[in-house]
Amino acid sequence: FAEKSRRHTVADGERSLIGSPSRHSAAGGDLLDQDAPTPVFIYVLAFFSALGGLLFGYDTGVVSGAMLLLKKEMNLNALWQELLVSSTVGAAALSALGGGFLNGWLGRRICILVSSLVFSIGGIILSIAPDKVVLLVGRITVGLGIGIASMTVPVYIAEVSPPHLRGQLVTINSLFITGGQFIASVVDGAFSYFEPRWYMLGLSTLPAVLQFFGFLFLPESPRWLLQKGRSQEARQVLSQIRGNQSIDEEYDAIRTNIEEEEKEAGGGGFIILRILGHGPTRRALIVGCGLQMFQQLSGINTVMYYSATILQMAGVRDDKQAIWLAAATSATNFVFTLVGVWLVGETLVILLIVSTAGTGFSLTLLAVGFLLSAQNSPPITLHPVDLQNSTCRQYESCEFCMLDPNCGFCYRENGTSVYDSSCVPVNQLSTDHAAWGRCSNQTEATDSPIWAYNYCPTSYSWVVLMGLILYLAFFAPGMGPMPWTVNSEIYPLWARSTGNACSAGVNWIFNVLVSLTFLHVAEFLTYYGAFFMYTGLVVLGLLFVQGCLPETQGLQLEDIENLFTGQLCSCGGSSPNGNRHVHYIRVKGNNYLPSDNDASDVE
Ligand SMILES: O[C@H]1[C@H](O)[C@@H](O)[C@H](O)[C@@H](O)[C@H]1O
Repeated sequence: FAEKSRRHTVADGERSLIGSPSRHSAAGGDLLDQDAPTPVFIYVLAFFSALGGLLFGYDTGVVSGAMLLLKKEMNLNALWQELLVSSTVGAAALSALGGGFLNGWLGRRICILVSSLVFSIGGIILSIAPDKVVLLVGRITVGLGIGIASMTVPVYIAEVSPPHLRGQLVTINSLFITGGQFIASVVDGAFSYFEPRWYMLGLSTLPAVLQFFGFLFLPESPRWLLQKGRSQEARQVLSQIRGNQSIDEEYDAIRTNIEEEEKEAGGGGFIILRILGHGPTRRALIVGCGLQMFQQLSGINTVMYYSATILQMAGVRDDKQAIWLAAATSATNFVFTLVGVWLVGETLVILLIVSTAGTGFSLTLLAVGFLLSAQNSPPITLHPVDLQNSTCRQYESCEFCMLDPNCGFCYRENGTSVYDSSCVPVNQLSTDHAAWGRCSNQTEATDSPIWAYNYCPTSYSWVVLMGLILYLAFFAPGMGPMPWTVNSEIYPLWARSTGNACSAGVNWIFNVLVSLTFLHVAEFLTYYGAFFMYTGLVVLGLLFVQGCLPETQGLQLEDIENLFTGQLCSCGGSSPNGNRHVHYIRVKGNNYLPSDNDASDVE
């Protein structure tokens, strides 16, 4: 029955809607003819919307490489570096939360226009910034743009896409995010040869302007228009984006659903309070926010941000070389997101489970690599007289020296063995040198000692490197894009803006929390402790996905809310044979789980 099921529309309000397992089995089959060619216009819409993802990726990605160069040029101390990095993410958290209201009030299209305008202004400020204060203003401005884009774009794409392409098209936004991060890392590499370097921060103006002008000509989401009672426009847009296909049934289904939803959830009042008071939507919100939280708790942005350090541990000493290798890291993230776009059409839940389990395994490997390095950390053999009486004198091995942000490890090496090693204070103006002594004035001469800040020489770097690559290969197709994709589709229309605002806000808040605390966590727990901790958090994430996430692939947006009518976190248990696809039939607003017996009644 499940395999043969087709969505069947009866009359005004009286419908049978049956979700089916994969894109091959025609969810929405009668509403839209899947065999008809998909109009190119949908791809144009997805492309211009996903430029928002590109800007999100570029602006969050460019800063780590830029900082390596800018800190020298503008004499930035640690506080300023932290401010310039996290102000963008902090501003994104605020504007994502506020974006929910704008999204519901002004519509998706206006919000995308606003975000591209804000991005353009931010980009111009960054390009002409004469000093660090103006740079900070620019970084906050682009952050405001990122927040709105991050919650609006997936919703817009989901609302204009035909059901069988929705997962893939929304995931393209995530592909653009990792693509933006990759372009940023290449730009970082290229700009390390040019001056002045802060232009690289302003380059994002180009796609922002392109998106702004593109969206002047692109339509509003038909679902939002219908919700606002602008039915004529909604009909027009729907026929524009569906090409030659008949839109009557899809139009009716959306309209009836909006009416039913409004009746069920009751109108008026603050939407967030209505969400919290309405069981299925509250459960969807918990699932959406949970996925976003676990995405960030898996430490993706520490891996991205500290990949240069990890690569240094693997033996790369040159700044420029580290920047280029960090580009290879973000290329891995990008390429494997492409795998996600390809696989999302199959089954989202299994993709997410395999991705989360693999991410956990890779984190364990990273932790073991760091543990082996720590256990074999080179001892400190020289204890030069320290006139400043710094904390660095007390350490007996490189491991503890490197975990103290005030100290670095100065050593010589012979093949793989380390000798003449000392732990000395770092130069507060540039972490590239020691404050005094042999490593304070580094020359490129072969016999000059080596200065290691934030890392230790180790022969287990290959374990760490393997962990890093495996981490990205597992994270990028599932845990990276899916929280965004799932959130774009699990809320009923009246709660969609607010639901996405909350979950995007949770993503950004945990992003700030994890990346700002990483070095402190490492100081208390050591690197391997920190990565074991992330492993533990990912295991919790795995239990959450396994227990709470229902399959949404191929369902009409209007049906997905039905998946949350049961108890939270019983979804996994409802399918003992491992088939997690829940098939609902809606008849006059009631939901039934069909069995073989009642299928014939409905058909
Ligand atoms: O989905 C994205 C993506 O995976 C990025 O690589 C990451 O930096 C973001 O924080 C995340 O939200």
